[in-house]
Amino acid sequence: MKILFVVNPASGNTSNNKAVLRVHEMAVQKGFDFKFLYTRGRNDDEAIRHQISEYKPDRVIAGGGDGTVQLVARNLIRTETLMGILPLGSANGLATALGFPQNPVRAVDAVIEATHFIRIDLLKFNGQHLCIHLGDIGVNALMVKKYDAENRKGMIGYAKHLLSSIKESPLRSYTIKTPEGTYEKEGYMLAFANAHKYGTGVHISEGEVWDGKFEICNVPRIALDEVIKAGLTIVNVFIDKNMFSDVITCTSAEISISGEMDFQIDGEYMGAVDSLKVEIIPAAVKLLIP
Ligand SMILES: Nc1ncnc2c1ncn2[C@@H]1O[C@H](COP(=O)(O)OP(=O)(O)OP(=O)(O)O)[C@@H](O)[C@H]1O
Repeated sequence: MKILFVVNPASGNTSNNKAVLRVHEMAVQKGFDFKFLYTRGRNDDEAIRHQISEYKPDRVIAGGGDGTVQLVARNLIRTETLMGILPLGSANGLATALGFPQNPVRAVDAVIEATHFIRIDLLKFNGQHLCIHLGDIGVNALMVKKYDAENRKGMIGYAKHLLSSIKESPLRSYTIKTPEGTYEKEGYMLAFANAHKYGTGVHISEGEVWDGKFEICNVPRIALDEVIKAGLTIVNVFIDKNMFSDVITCTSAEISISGEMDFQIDGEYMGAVDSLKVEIIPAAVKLLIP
C-alpha cells in the first residue's frame, strides 16, 4: 500500500511532529510505503495532482484543517483513490462532525488502519468554489473575516469577534429558489450545510454528508440578551437550539439577497455577495471511515 500524506505545516495551534513521527512508526510496523507533501499555500493543487499521477498512491490523507481537506478532496473528485483525514487544524469541522479521533497519534493509527469508506457529497458555490463541510453568509462569515485579518488561531479568537460581528450584521431578506419551491426568508445568517454540525460542536441540522442533499439553515434571530442573562459565555450564543430550526433540505438553490453579506466556505473568507448559487455534487469522494 502507498499513502500520500498532504500536510499543512501552518494549520492548527501546535506542531504536527507527533503525527509525523507516528506515521514513520506505523510504516515500520505495518510495512507500507509513504510520502509527505507539505503544502505551501500556493500551487498546492498542481503539486498534489503531480504526486497522484507520478506516485500513484492508494490513499491520500489530508493532514490539516478543513482547508486542507478541501484541497485534497477537490483533486480526488470522481476518482477511485481513497481519501483520509488527519485532523491537525484548529477547528476540523468535517472531522469533528464525523466523530473522527482528534488526538494526533490515535488519528494516524485510525486513518492507516481504516478499511471502510463512504462516498461523501461536496457542495459547489457559484459553479466554482467547492465546500466539504459548511459555507455561510452573515454573522459567522463576518467573524471569519475578522479572525483571518488578525491572523490568530484558536477558539479565543472566534469568541472575541463574535459580539462585534453580531452587532454589525444587519437583518437581510432572501429569496431562495430550489427545485422544490421558492421561499422568502429574513435573518442574520444563512448556513449551507453538507454535514450536520459546526466544528465547534453546534448542531444545525439532521443532514448527513452522504445523503445527496444539503441543508439551508436560516438564523432569523440571535438571542444575545438571553445568553447574557443566563450568565453564559459569548461562545454559547450558538448553543440556542432554536437558532437553526428554520431549515430547507435541497439539492440545489439560487439565493438573492436584499444587500451584500459576507461569505465564507470551510473557514475561508470569500468576500461579500448579494446572490449565490449552491448545488450538491453527490458521492464525489471516497472517504475512509476509522
Ligand atoms: N505552508 C503554508 N504556509 C502558510 N499558509 C498555508 C501553508 N499551506 C497552506 N496554507 C494555508 O492554510 C489554509 C488552510 O488551513 P487549514 O484549514 O488546513 O487549517 P486551519 O485553518 O488551522 O484549520 P481549521 O480550518 O480547522 O480552522 C489555506 O488558506 C492555505 O492557503
